[in-house]
Amino acid sequence: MAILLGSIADDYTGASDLANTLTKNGLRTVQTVGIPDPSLALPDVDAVVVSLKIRSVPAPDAVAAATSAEQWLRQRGASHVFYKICSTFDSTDGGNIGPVTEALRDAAGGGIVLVTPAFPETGRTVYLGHLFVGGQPLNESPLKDHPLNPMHDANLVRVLARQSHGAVGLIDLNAIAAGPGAVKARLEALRTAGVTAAIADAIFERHLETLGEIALATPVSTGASGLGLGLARAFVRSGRVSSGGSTSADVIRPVGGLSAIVAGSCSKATLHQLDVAERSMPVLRLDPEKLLAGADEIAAAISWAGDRIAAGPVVVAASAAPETVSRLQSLYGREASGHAIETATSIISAELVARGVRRLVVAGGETSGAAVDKLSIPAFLIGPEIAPGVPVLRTVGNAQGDMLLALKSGNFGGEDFFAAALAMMH
Ligand SMILES: Nc1ncnc2c1ncn2[C@@H]1O[C@H](COP(=O)(O)OP(=O)(O)O)[C@@H](O)[C@H]1O
Ligand SMILES: O=C(O)[C@@H](O)C(=O)COP(=O)(O)O
Repeated sequence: MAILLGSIADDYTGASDLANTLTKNGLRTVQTVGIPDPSLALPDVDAVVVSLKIRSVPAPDAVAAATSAEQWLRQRGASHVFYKICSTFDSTDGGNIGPVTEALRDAAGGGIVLVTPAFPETGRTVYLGHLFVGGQPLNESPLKDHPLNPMHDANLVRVLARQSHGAVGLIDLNAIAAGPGAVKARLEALRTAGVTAAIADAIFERHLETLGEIALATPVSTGASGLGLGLARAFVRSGRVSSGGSTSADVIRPVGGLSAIVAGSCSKATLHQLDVAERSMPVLRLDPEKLLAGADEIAAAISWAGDRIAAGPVVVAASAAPETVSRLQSLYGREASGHAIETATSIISAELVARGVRRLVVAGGETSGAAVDKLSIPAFLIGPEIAPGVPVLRTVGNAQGDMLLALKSGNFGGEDFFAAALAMMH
């Protein structure tokens, strides 16, 4: 299997978001969970998205995992390696976007890396290096309250510089609107001045097409699904992409079994989606304090679900509003609370699968990573889109048999996302 585009995603929902974008824009794509075991039979594809859970781990660990994935992708023919980060630039000042981008750059022999989290389809735009989420600057958006990486600065040149050794520059909208020649010239001028990463403005998809074309002529780029769209379209225009492969209909062939939803995202969007789901299905709100105090909250949740699940889908949620999250974190610490709750939701997911769930929706990036790891799912094929950034996934090589999953980024999906997802999974 020789691939064209190699991608490394810093979390699993982000990986499925990118895989969805690449598929929609003409690349046959598979999403692997980590570097796949050599014995795993993967389909013939143009792009592989390696899902890693490295958004919130120490930088040296993130760099080690990403560089191993890069080597694996290059050995399989990838001429460009794309580091998929969150469209809201989720990271801390000690975080990993800078270190991983620099490590991938070094592995590719230096140069300058184009970076943009713009994803206009979901309202993420970048202007003069400032990230907007819908109509709000990043630091005024709900991301200011993220449980693991609250975002307090919308100026991405500054944010990335704080995480980087090298200098960070800006390719502004004037250059991008002037077309590929102007972007190339600006990138070259920054490179000559010693800049090693450049945040690129982008508001409309046509800007990402321009950026994709320029990025493709370099070995590495960093961004969200918007730049993925640009890269995919540039590959298709280059005439190097084959056609055919599995169709959406193949991917969502019915798997039967029971269905469930597990949520650990505390985003405003997920909290509202849970309120809406409560009108049509049983929802169990876990008590995170009991979970952390080591009480039998997990066993109680499994028993609650076991009593109801034969009659229809159930929802188990740890998700809570920012005030409740802050209170828990002040008692147990930010990382310890997040990790303990991820462990709990992953155990609950696995127990539900052991009881016959074959259609599973997980809300939250870290939450999804923990659940998919616990289930030991090796890879996914990409099915139709439920909402922008969230496709139906079909497992590949799964020990429990074929399952359909949806891994929802906390911020994505309309208010009826959960019912809409289950309606596409049979
Ligand atoms: N009630 C809660 N209090 C504190 N942290 C929580 C609570 N519920 C979930 N979490 C943690 O918050 C984090 C949410 O991150 P994630 O799953 O990536 O969601 P998102 O996609 O919204 O970023 C996870 O680490 C999860 O375990
Ligand atoms: O780019 C995005 O916004 C998503 O693909 C993504 O990475 C979301 O992360 P989570 O909100 O942590 O799921």
